Amino acid sequence: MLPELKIYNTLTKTMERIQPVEPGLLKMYVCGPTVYDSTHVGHGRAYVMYDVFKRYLNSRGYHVIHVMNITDIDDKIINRARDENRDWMEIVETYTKEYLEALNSLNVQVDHHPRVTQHIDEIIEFIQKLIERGHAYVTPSGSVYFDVNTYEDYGRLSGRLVKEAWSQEPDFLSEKKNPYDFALWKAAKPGEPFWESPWGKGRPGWHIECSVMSTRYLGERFDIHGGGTDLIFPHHENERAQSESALGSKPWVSVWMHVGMLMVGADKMSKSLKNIVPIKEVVKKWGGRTLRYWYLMSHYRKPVSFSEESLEIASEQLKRLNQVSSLLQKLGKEAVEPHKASDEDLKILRSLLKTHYSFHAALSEDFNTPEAVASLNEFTTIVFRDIQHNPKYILVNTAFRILREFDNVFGVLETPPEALVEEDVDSYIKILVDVRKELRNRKMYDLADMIRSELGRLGVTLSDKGPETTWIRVKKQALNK
Ligand SMILES: Nc1ncnc2c1ncn2[C@@H]1O[C@H](COP(=O)(O)OP(=O)(O)OP(=O)(O)O)[C@@H](O)[C@H]1O
Ligand SMILES: [Zn+2]
Repeated sequence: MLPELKIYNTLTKTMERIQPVEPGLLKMYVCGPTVYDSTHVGHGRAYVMYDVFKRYLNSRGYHVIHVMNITDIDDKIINRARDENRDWMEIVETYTKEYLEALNSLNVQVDHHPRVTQHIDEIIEFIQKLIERGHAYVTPSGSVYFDVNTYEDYGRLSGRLVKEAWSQEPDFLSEKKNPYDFALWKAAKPGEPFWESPWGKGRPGWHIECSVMSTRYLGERFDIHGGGTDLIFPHHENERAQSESALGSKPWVSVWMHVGMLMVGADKMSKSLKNIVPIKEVVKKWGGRTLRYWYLMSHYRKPVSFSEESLEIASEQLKRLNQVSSLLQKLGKEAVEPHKASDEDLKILRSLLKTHYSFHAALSEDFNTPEAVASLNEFTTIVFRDIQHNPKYILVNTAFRILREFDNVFGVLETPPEALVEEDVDSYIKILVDVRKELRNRKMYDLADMIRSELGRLGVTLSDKGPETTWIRVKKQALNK
């Protein structure tokens, strides 16, 4: 049996079991980029972490819908356009393209990328609902603000429980009821891009877009909301206040999951601080898969610093992993089918299965990728040290299957191992069943149980009657998950 899946929830500050709102389906929304400058390795950390987390959820049998927004209208974009004397749409186009290329080079796949400018009508509707429910007010200039005093749980997500800690954008203080109220709709100043609204010409504030687009694509309650820790306050605090107030769904989100910052000295890497390393530069030198692997070497919640030395280590480890993959492909063609597994074979089999289990144990407990990477390194050592010179069918095939499962989650190999063909699967199952029988005869029950779990993952159900075992395979599609 695989360990129970748990993840740290920023809201409750505890580890929580994943319990989807709709059984079997997990809905995840992650805050994406404001596209006014190059995508940097700090952003990449957040993108890769959620991608790998999604793949892990997939490997545990969940379907996942992964939505990440693109902020294509914002003060930062307007200011950049003004500074460079360019059209704001051109800025958006340039950096959206770069962002999508960065995702591609990092092997990150997102199901849907909604853009703010394509959801203005829904945003206006959402704001209207907030006004009707008494949570927002319109000012004479034509802006709309959220009235923070109307949401009693404000501050709990970020742990900022006193009003003095609720600083928002400093602009337009004079027209707000309270300094901590935040803009839902901003009246356009001369020369700024605008959309028509019931309150006059203007554009959405930053926070409202995520409430609207996540709800539109994932429903009024969903499972995971992510982004970097830099977004906990005010962005996520505000999103939560708006959504729970407008929708009345409490909790709006089950788990708030945040990725720690990639730092440069004491500062976060950030476009605004101008200390960025663009992903495209790192990819050019090291390759996207190496950068992806590098991210996985640190725990997603901890801050991390970027260094060429640590990339060198990532590159070396990944090289070995790619070598293991090619070696197993080659050994798969030559592996010898034993009539009986020797004690030595069983020892190797046990250590292989242990790496498989520890990989899952690590990822199940708050998505601990560095420990999972350690299991992967142990796996690599076993293949080179023990299987390379003893390519027994059961060992090669078990290793092959495990590596395939590892990479379905990590997505780092240049050439992922191919699936086993059906005839191979059947003979592999027969051998596992025979070996398990032999182990039970010898009263080696723990290894026999490990094999039972492996067989379970292949869709095989065993039934032991005395010394005899019969089996049926029920779910062929589970094979290479
Ligand atoms: N240094 C970083 N480390 C980890 N994640 C980050 C970092 N900077 C931003 N992110 C995350 O990347 C995603 C996109 O960030 P976004 O484009 O909003 O950053 P920004 O605040 O506009 O720009 P910047 O912070 O670079 O000035 C968000 O989920 C954000 O939390
Ligand atoms: Zn957001």
